[in-house]
Amino acid sequence: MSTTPTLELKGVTRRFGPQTVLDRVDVSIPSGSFTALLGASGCGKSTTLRIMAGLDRPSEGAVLLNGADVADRTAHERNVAMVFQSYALYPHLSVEQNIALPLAMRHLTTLGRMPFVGRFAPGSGEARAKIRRAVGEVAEMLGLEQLLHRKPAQLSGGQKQRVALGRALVRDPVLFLLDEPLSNLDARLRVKMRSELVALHKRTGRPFVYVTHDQSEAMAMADQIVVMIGGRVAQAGTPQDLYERPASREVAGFIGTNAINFFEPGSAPAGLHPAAGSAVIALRPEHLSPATSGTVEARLETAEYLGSEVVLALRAESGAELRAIAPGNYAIPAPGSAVRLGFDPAQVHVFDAASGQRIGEAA
Ligand SMILES: Nc1ncnc2c1ncn2[C@@H]1O[C@H](COP(=O)(O)OP(=O)(O)OP(=O)(O)O)[C@@H](O)[C@H]1O
Repeated sequence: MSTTPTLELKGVTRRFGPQTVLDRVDVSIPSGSFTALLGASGCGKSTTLRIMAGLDRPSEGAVLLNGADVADRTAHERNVAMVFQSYALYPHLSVEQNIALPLAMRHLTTLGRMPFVGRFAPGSGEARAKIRRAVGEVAEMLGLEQLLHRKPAQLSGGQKQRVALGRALVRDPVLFLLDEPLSNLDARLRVKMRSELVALHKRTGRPFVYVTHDQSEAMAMADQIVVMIGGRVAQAGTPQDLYERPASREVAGFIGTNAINFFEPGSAPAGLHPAAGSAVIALRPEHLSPATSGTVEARLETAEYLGSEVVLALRAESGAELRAIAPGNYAIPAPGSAVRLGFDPAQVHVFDAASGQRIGEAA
């Protein structure tokens, strides 16, 4: 396998007037990887993606595609495909024509692209057959064979998104860039499309860069997550790296389904960590649970029974609020009861109170 990453951003800064939207962003997209660009609204994800695509240019810094500087190459010349949340399908064209469009633009003359006259245009017969074959392959890959003659208005959201993907796939691009492609779909379909996209990524073997503000989507799909905060890369790593060793307090707060417990200096329950007097301590609710021999004591305030687990909201003697998770069969005591909680010291995170950066290893 080649060691040259498919795409690299090196020290990319983008300013719009006085506003610095990207600040010295370094991102490396390994060949064959599935990278999620994850961050809150306005952190610069779409701008990063547009710069990767060649739809926007950095104010400073370099964009390398397979090792070559592509600053002056257009999106078309880079042969990268971009898929947007809005699908961007042509309503008057059929599914087949929508998917075929990038190839038709590339291979046919203007005359050859015209629906009726095109049949008689010189030299277009072979090109047409080639396009039809390529569209057929893509349609099969995406399960669209039965829908090729429909217009976009006759499709569901998930089907439209598949057509938009088909149009990207048919070009056989070197890189796929996807900007929140599932955000217009309902929750169930989104989860289904997640696994379809992962399967598609495996089949193509091409790198995917996927923009999302949904950490669970990034965790479920990506092998590399780049967390962006305020126009900077806060951390890049595997989902496991980010979950187990968040580089900063902000990343710790962003990653994980259950909001992590933070304890400001001096407010952590007794016994949690020796540095708790001067540092910020963090512990995920799923790493804190009722145990008869537990060393943390707190009073139960509320309990949410969710079937497979019970989410407990408690208050420690220090005054700190904390959340813990008990198994679904936990016998929930009355509110106000004292509860002993156990934790694994290896799961405790320590952050510098001033900078928010991670300090050392977990105790
Ligand atoms: N063409 C532009 N001119 C001026 N400011 C812009 C332009 N494009 C983006 N911005 C600003 O840059 C910042 C980052 O925008 P960007 O769209 O990259 O963020 P994002 O993380 O993708 O957000 P969202 O998730 O809401 O799409 C925002 O503050 C936005 O207002």
